[in-house]
Amino acid sequence: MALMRKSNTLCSRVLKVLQPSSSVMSPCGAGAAQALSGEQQTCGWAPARKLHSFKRPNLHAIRNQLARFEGGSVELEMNNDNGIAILTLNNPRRMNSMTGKMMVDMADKVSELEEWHEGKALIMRGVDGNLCTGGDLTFVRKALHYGEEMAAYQHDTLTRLLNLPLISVALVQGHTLGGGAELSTACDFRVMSSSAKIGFVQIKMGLSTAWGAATRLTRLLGRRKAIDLLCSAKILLPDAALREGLVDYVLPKICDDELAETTNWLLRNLCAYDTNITRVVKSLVVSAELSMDHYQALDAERKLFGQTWGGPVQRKMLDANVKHK
Ligand SMILES: CC[C@H](C(=O)O)C(=O)SCCNC(=O)CCNC(=O)[C@H](O)C(C)(C)COP(=O)(O)OP(=O)(O)OC[C@H]1O[C@@H](n2cnc3c(N)ncnc32)[C@H](O)[C@@H]1OP(=O)(O)O
Repeated sequence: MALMRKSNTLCSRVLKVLQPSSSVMSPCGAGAAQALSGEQQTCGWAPARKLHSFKRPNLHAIRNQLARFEGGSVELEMNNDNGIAILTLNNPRRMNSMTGKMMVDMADKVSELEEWHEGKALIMRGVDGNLCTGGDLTFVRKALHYGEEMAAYQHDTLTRLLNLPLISVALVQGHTLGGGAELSTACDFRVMSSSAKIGFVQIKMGLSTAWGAATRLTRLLGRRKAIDLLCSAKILLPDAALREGLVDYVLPKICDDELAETTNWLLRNLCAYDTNITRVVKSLVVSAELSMDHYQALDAERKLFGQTWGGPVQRKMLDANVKHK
């Protein structure tokens, strides 16, 4: 017990230290200025990392390593008619938890979306009415030596996802836990099924956040709520998630097709106007909000996460086969 208390203290201290300095509003990036001038009217976007000359780490070796952890897939459908893409996590036997191979799939699909100039929105969801229950624990147990590298890879993918010139929505269904809850924070909005649950349970697993949620939640909800959600491991039902501001819309209790209803919500509220202008507006917000301290905060989150990954408490909780009911 003393060991658990000591390591849980470490996790709480790690989560607290991740509060970023007040984010300095960065000047409008070159890409956004060009988009305004109309030079890029067709595309209206420059990769956000280029706006701030952020150099991507060399992820090739990590990609090859992660691809070896097989299981599941991530699929992408891009609809040029309504401009909405659907990114689907497909690992139903394991409630769409993510294997290494699925992380590589997701990175490749985000790269495809970066080159999709006809789109204006993206919905991320899981098959069989479940978004994602975090890291696939079979993968996790085999990758205990590989935490910081896996985190670096996911940080790159999810930051690129968040920065896409597409209005992004996570469809929160079923059990959305741990890394699954983190995935949802890499979208602009979260739409939640009336029967879903969402919780950042990492600290219960002896971990801090692996996929960037401490950095994103602090910006999304502020310091106090970020610490509350990350250090309590509370699992929120829809009303509480809406009240906390973690989700933006709760679907009707009677809903035959939650994906169709989410699509309609998007089209009614955020995608009612010209595609290119919608892309430019999203790019301007990315350019205004994103600054080097975002990347530095992610860097700190990855390094601190690496101190918890493979630690005694995580190993103990994996052996205990904890269920987050
Ligand atoms: C890197 C990110 C970070 C990390 O992994 O370190 C995290 O994401 S921490 C959080 C990791 N996720 C979990 O700890 C979830 C564990 N699973 C559960 O708590 C339960 O399965 C629950 C509450 C999601 C659903 O419970 P329920 O009783 O409704 O169903 P089952 O438990 O029988 O689950 C059905 C089936 O799915 C398998 N499953 C569920 N989640 C995972 C997962 N994350 N990895 C692998 N497999 C998962 C579960 O084992 C069952 O399969 P079966 O073959 O019948 O055992």
